[in-house]
Amino acid sequence: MSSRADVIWAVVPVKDFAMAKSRLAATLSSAARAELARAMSEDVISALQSAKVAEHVCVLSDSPAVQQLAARNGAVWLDERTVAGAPGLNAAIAGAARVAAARGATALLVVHADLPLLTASALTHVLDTWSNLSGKGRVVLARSRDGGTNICLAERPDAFTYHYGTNSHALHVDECVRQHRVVANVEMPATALDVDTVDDLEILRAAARTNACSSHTAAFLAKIATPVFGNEIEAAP
Ligand SMILES: Nc1nc2c(ncn2[C@@H]2O[C@H](COP(=O)(O)OP(=O)(O)OP(=O)(O)O)[C@@H](O)[C@H]2O)c(=O)[nH]1
Ligand SMILES: O=C(O)[C@H](O)COP(=O)(O)O
Repeated sequence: MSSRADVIWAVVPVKDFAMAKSRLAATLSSAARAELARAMSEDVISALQSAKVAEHVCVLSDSPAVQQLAARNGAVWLDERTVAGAPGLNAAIAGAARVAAARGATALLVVHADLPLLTASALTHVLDTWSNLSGKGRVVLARSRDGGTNICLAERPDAFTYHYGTNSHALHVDECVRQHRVVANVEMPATALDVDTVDDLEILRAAARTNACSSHTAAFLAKIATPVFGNEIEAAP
């Protein structure tokens, strides 16, 4: 568990559902991609709420549809257009870190919205790993299969420089070295799978067969596997 002095805010950045998961465009229709993005976002918010690791679970986006999802799921809405100083994920997260720190957060837990294997116990493990670090400016990272950063828990978040994009995990480790921060990594299937590509989707389908997939995303997978829904959520040609 984290210490009593820690005040952790969780932030889930969520791109507008209509724009999300573009790398799956050859496999899923735009309606299906939007529905997948929505289902995965809902699952991640739910895992964070069940884990009770954060003072606030925030959703960061510029999309009214995502704002509605946040409201329906009891998450705090952070309007990217207000908090971010520039376009893009890094500016949005930096803005959220500034807002959180200004309101008393000592650490920011950034969790991507496309992690359908994420569980409350995996999040607890992230927090435990972080609590067991000693030193100032602790950071815990969860690497994605393709070198991204699916989870980043950073102390003094407004002083950290975020490097989301290609190979961000390696860049975040470098940033920790540059800032003399102590860093640990967690490596678990529950934190490693973000769904970007057809290969990821296949891994997800296999996980769903063993009931390892979170509920909203599992329901989506069941739906696209059922012919009756073929006209509504069809594979892209
Ligand atoms: N708020 C916000 N979230 C973003 C932005 N870009 C990406 N994200 C979120 O960051 C996380 C990782 O994004 P990606 O893996 O690139 O997901 P994606 O953009 O839906 O996928 P692609 O379109 O295939 O690149 C997901 O939670 C996205 O919703 C952004 O500009 N603003
Ligand atoms: O750095 C990251 O984690 C990216 O924003 C997302 O990267 P990926 O979706 O390609 O893993």
